[in-house]
Amino acid sequence: ALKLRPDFPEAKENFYRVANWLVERWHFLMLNDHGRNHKYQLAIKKAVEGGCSSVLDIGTGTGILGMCAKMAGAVEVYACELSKTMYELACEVLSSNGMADGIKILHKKSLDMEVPKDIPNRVSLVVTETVDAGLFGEGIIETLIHAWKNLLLPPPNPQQPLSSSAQTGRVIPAGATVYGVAVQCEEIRRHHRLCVSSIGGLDLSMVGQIYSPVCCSADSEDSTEPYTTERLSRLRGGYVQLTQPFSALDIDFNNPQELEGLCSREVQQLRLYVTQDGLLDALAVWFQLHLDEDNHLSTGPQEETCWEQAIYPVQTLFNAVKCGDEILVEVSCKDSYLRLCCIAIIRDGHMFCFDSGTTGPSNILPANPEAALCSALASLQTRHAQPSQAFTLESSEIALLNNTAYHISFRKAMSTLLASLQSARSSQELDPVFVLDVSEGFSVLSLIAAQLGFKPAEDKQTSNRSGLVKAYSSVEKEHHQMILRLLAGANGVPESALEFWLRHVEDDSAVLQRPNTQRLWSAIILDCIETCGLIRQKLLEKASLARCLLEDGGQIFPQRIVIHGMLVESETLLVENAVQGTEPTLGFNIAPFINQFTVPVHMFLDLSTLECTRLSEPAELFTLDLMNSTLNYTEKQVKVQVSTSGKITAIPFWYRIELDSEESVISFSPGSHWKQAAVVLQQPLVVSTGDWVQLSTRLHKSSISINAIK
Ligand SMILES: CCc1ccncc1CNCCCCSC[C@H]1O[C@@H](n2ccc3c(N)ncnc32)[C@H](O)[C@@H]1O
Repeated sequence: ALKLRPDFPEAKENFYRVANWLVERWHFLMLNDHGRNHKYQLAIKKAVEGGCSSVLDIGTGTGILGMCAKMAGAVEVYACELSKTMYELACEVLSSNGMADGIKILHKKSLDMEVPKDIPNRVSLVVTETVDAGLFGEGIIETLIHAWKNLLLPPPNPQQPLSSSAQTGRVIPAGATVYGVAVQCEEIRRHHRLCVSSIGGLDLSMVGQIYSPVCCSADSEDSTEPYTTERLSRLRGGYVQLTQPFSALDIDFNNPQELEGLCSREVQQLRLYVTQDGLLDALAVWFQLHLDEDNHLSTGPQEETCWEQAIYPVQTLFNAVKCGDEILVEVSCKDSYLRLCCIAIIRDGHMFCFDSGTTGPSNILPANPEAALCSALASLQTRHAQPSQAFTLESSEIALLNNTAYHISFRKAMSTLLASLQSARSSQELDPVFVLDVSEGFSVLSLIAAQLGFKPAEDKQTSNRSGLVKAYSSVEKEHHQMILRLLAGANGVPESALEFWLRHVEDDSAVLQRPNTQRLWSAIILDCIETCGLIRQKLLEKASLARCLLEDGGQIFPQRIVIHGMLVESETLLVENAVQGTEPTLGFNIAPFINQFTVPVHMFLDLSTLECTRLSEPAELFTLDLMNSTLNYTEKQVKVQVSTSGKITAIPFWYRIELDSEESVISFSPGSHWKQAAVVLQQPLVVSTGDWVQLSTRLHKSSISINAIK
């Protein structure tokens, strides 16, 4: 559609979401990483010149490694790629670089390949970079075990060192070493554990523990993924190393027996010496790929490389460590995922075991006064709930709960609304006001509203406000409802004041219906901004539907959203968005093909840690009025003055979310659970201090586009 009508907005907006899905963003990072590409080229060149005449590139992506092998003089070069989009893209790249005849490319997963059906003979070299931040997450172990069995010539036999490379097989990378370090990091903690005991006036201690699905407890059920990924060097507030980096695992990809044995290798226990007091929030893990004896690629946090690290959050409550302690870590490779798990802290010869990742230390080995104190402390924190009680919420839902400022502001705004409704009602009117929360995901806002309805009357004059509010929540998941029921009970809100609304309706707009034939809503709570920093789709449609369902004096929360933005120069946003020319890709012409999949809006950006030069002050770019649609428009021009000379490459943006005329929250603020987004300009705009730049912001179907002209 875009090729036919490039400015067709529906296609454009869908395309951006589709492009993000079809082609992973790390392709741009990888291809722009000249250091990485050059090291692979050197290793491949050395192997081919050393006699590896037939090469298979597994997971070729754009085809760059296969082309290196061809350029190095390999006689037979094959490539396979399981993604259809990447396969078709690689075909275009090969022909554009005159290698369509020299390289046979297959749209296949290597595991489905066999000799002679797919490739005529076994090859002497496999090159691949089918690795993720946790090394094994793209299946490289299974891929190589299969390759050694079916696609590669046998490995060199140490007894016959002289067997030429033409008769033996080998893999680039030759192996990998996995490293880790224990870290304290508040930003990781905020996403994986509840860090507050009350939010917006609700006491949370009743609910037991709440964790993210990322947990590596020894008895991990399959539903959890063992690690998440973060760019440690870009985490808000940074991190503190609590131990020295340690080496967790070594793997030789040229040793089929070792590969076979990896997953059955017994669990390895490491004792990490704590060198710094702090809170043990996670283990951060990275690796070195040994392409060959001389060329290594590291994904470590200290490198200026662009890769993320694997993060294994420590979910236990009792995570204070002191210099001199030792952290007991188990390393295993279960179901071909690399798993690291902190299982205990050793202090003065005593071991405090973390339970299987659900609560604080429960079975503490040899008891001693300090241990007893620790376990008392831990149980203190879970004083009410049955300690075995633990709930799982998405990390974005946990970060939202930890955003106390947002919940406090919401409580104030809701209280103001209830007071105004209360004064407007005749005293004898008894039936409650209806509040509906249609937030996506887990939300306690409905409960905050319900609790306000049961606040004991502040002063004797006003009638007891008990039962003023009847709150409805559209949370659907069973455990979400369980948490809300527990919280209602613990916060004096009778079950009758909170109802679950229209579960499992076909589309999320259908939950917007009147509470009953006689009544309308006094407040409807909408979820406007996605965690990634974009406006939620169909927001304006939902708001206009919601407005029709409000009774007089009723309100939508939030009332207004003001988009703020600023001019920045950021090389980082460029390299994460498009391949810059042919230089980084070893002179191969790849950019025009992969750049078809660039998306002008970069999301999940943490603007507080983005390396960039700010070229202007923040400016208000656009306003969305959810209460009064007549004030809305689809395009707005704003003039912004350049405060520092430079090259505008992107316009990051965020939101002031106005709950009412007094209360608002900013989506770009320290405690915020929202990330920011940025429009990346097609052509950087060179500007000088004092210049005026006109920004025209368009909002079409929740998709923001911003053009800058001098
Ligand atoms: C320093 C490396 C690094 C470190 C940390 N984070 C990222 C990186 C960068 N590498 C990311 C590659 C990750 C994706 S793998 C690349 C391409 O290969 C394809 N594939 C994967 C397996 C597979 C197979 N068995 N048979 C055929 N094709 C296969 C995928 O469809 C993808 O297009």
